[in-house]
Amino acid sequence: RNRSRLPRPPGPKGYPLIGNALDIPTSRAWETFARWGEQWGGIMSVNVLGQTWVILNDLDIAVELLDQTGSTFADRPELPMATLCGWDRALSACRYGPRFREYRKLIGRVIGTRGSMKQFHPAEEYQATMFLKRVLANPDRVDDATRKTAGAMILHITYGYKIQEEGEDPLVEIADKTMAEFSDCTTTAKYLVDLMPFLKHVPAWLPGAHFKRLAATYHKSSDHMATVPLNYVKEQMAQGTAAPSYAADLLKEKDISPERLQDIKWSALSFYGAGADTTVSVVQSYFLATCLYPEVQKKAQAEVDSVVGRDRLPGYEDRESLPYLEAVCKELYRWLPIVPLAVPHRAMSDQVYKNYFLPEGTLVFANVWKFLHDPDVYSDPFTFNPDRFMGPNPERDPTDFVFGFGRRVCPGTHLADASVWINIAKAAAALDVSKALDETGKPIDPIPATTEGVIVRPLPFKCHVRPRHDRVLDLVQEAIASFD
Ligand code: HEM
Repeated sequence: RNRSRLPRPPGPKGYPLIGNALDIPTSRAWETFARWGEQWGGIMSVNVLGQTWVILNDLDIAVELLDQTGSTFADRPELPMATLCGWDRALSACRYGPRFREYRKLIGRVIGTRGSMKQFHPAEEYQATMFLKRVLANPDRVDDATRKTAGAMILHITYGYKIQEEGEDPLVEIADKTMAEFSDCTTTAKYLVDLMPFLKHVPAWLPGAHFKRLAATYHKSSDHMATVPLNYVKEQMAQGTAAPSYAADLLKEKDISPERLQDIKWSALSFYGAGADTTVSVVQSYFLATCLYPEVQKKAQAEVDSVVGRDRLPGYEDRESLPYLEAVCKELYRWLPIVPLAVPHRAMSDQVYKNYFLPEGTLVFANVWKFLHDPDVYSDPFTFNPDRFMGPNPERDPTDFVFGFGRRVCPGTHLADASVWINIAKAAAALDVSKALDETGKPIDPIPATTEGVIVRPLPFKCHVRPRHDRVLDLVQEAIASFD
């Protein structure tokens, strides 16, 4: 009782009952939160319909509160509609507990280190080369090629599945539909049941219980999306033709219990939602950055030429010899952060931090966008400048925290790192990117801004892409042929 008399972290005054609900911005919340931070400090709070939201605008506090407190802040918010749709079985929405720990153990075992990712390098190399092929076949649709490649890469690594190039791939179709449903059922306050969780108990036939009927449909889709690719892996394994993959690796175990099978199935499904949408954003940011900062592209290309030459495309074996390219990747993570507020963590129990009371259920938002644009840490933070990570005194490495915090830190960090690097390396070697021209021949300046949401991507922009030299198309064809 004494603890609960302590104040909450400071923040703007709210209204009775609804608290600060009307103050929460519906767009670019991270910028508003950063401004609030200037007034209220590195740790502040607001009250949203009775729930405490803590906003962290100071990286050191985020590390102390989320990285160094074990499971205390490792829960996720309750999502009644998503739970009705079966999405609590996916890792990102899964509450902290035995199932969560099991998923993390399984994922950690297969893709938990840079070393363990090596078994997937051939798949990554193949998909990054296919990316070039897709871009070169349709240089006006870089966004389509990046999206297709990110999905293809995740399906390849998770299930050893190679998507079909012509027309719509049946698995990608299922995945895209299911992910759209996931986005729908996790949209904040779209469904009344999220504001009044007791509604989840009303029978589906009741007038007004449309959300229950919709949830039943979505539940079937999520089951389908989890089951279809896993069955594909099982069939491939039975025929002895399974490619290395996350699921195949785990299905090799003997005497798999039904519970373990569920864990494999749902941990695998978690890859698509969290993995396909994220890497695509970083790769799109590369095309945006190279349009706006041609000198960066030139420098990266000069480095690749000096190390790799023009008779082959770069591969992982070149990575250590390409420090500027490494800096470009770090700057991509920093410049347009793709998960600007990370994903909220929920306090498992009442806590006291720096003499502030944080009740059980508090949601903690780490303002990663602010950490990455802090002028005290990053000079001229809105400029794309990979050189900030070069030399004897580099600025802070964003990959230390863009993947989140504590027990919830992104389990796909090494997969993301491998995917982003190989795509950027091959793009730098093979493509010249420049601003698109309008009808009068004037270059169009793309705007370095992002969409809204938990995971964001650059706003659509046009760019001009062409092969860097006349051997590029042959190199791409030869590389693809070598995978067959
Ligand atoms: C550039 C790429 C990526 C970035 C920046 C990124 C970032 C993040 C962040 C910030 C979180 C939330 C961490 C937290 O709550 O503290 C997260 C969670 C997650 N990420 Fe990633 N991610 C990326 C790629 C991937 C990939 C390729 C996968 C595929 C396996 C993946 C799988 C996940 C999963 C399953 C979660 C939920 C973890 C949990 O709730 O315990 N991510 N990611």
